[in-house]
Amino acid sequence: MTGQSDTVLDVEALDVRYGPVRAVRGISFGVARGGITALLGANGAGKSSTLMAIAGVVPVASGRVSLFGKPTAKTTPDAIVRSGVGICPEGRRIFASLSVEENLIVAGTAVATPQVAATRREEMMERFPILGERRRQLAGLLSGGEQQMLAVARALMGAPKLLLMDEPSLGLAPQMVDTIFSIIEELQREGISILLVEQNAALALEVANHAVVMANGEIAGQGAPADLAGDTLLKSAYLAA
Ligand SMILES: Nc1ncnc2c1ncn2[C@@H]1O[C@H](COP(=O)(O)OP(=O)(O)OP(=O)(O)O)[C@@H](O)[C@H]1O
Repeated sequence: MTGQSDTVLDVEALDVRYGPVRAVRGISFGVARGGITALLGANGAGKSSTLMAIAGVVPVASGRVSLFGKPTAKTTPDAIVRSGVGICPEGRRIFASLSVEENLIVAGTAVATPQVAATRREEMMERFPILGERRRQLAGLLSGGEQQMLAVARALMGAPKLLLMDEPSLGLAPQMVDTIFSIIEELQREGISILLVEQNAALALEVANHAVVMANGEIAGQGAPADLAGDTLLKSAYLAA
């Protein structure tokens, strides 16, 4: 496969284990170039483990992950980020005791020259004006939604081609959830491919062009969002929203 392939991410027969726990069991799916794949399922289904294995943070026990047509075996998490992957982890994981700007400075050091990083920081302040207004405020004082924007801005500092987002709407007020989903759609329009782990299945199915439903570490179903949304059995069993 080459960089011209139709998919930016291919997961094949992936297994993730924590000691004796087989958290992910032989799952296969992909993210199309320029597409949004939604990864859905109940708590504990294995979504975060899948995302973290793709990011190189937890080991792949068996199977294969390929990014931009290349297998990632033995690739370190920072090399995966530098290859064009942005990560918005569950719980945002921003540095609460640093300012908004300092969070972006830290994020930029690993992925860009100082000059490019400074330009991108200013782009982020323009894209998310609230971050511009609060650039010198401690990130820990931002609202949940603003912290999520900062987490997205941080992930964008490396100008990623693929964004891995883990539950970006978790714990946010409804209006802020809409804002975050608008941002997701905007990023896709700009050509960024997205793997979106979400507990808000209804919203995720609206923005995705492919959806994967996980249950007990396996894939319970995958396909076009409209087909999954219409699958009452799958919906009632695995998608609470
Ligand atoms: N570090 C760990 N050590 C042992 N078991 C783990 C670890 N992390 C996750 N697990 C287990 O692996 C399984 C899958 O968890 P995972 O967090 O991937 O699911 P999830 O679908 O993302 O759920 P959530 O929405 O709650 O994050 C669960 O049974 C969980 O208890």
